[in-house]
Amino acid sequence: MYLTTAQVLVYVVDSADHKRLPLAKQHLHQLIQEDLHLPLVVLANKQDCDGAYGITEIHEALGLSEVGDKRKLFLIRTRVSKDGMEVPTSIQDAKDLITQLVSITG
Ligand SMILES: Nc1nc2c(ncn2[C@@H]2O[C@H](COP(=O)(O)OP(=O)(O)OP(=O)(O)O)[C@@H](O)[C@H]2O)c(=O)[nH]1
Repeated sequence: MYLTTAQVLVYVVDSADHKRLPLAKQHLHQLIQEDLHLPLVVLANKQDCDGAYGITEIHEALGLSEVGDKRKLFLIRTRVSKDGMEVPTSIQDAKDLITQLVSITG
């Protein structure tokens, strides 16, 4: 419903929850199939957690090579602090990127 007016899709996954990545992949591909051009920003979150998948593994697990060559795709490793008080560089970078994408497409 919301994607018809969206400028960017920001998709956050728990990089340490390996078991649910196939479900995350399924939902992601359902979401993006309607719009071949919608830019996609994937945040591979919880990078500080034990066993968290890195960029290559998340790219593979979510099937990001299949999102289409007409789409801008960004995959960023992020983590947030437990109390939310600290804003790590990765989150600030993601925020800056999303702001730029919205200003370009808006
Ligand atoms: N260590 C760490 N904890 C995080 C991070 N991001 C979120 N959390 C914590 O993880 C807990 C659960 O949050 P989420 O996983 O975002 O919640 P959720 O997706 O609704 O939960 P599930 O659907 O059960 O996975 C909260 O206590 C968050 O503060 C992170 O990057 N690192």
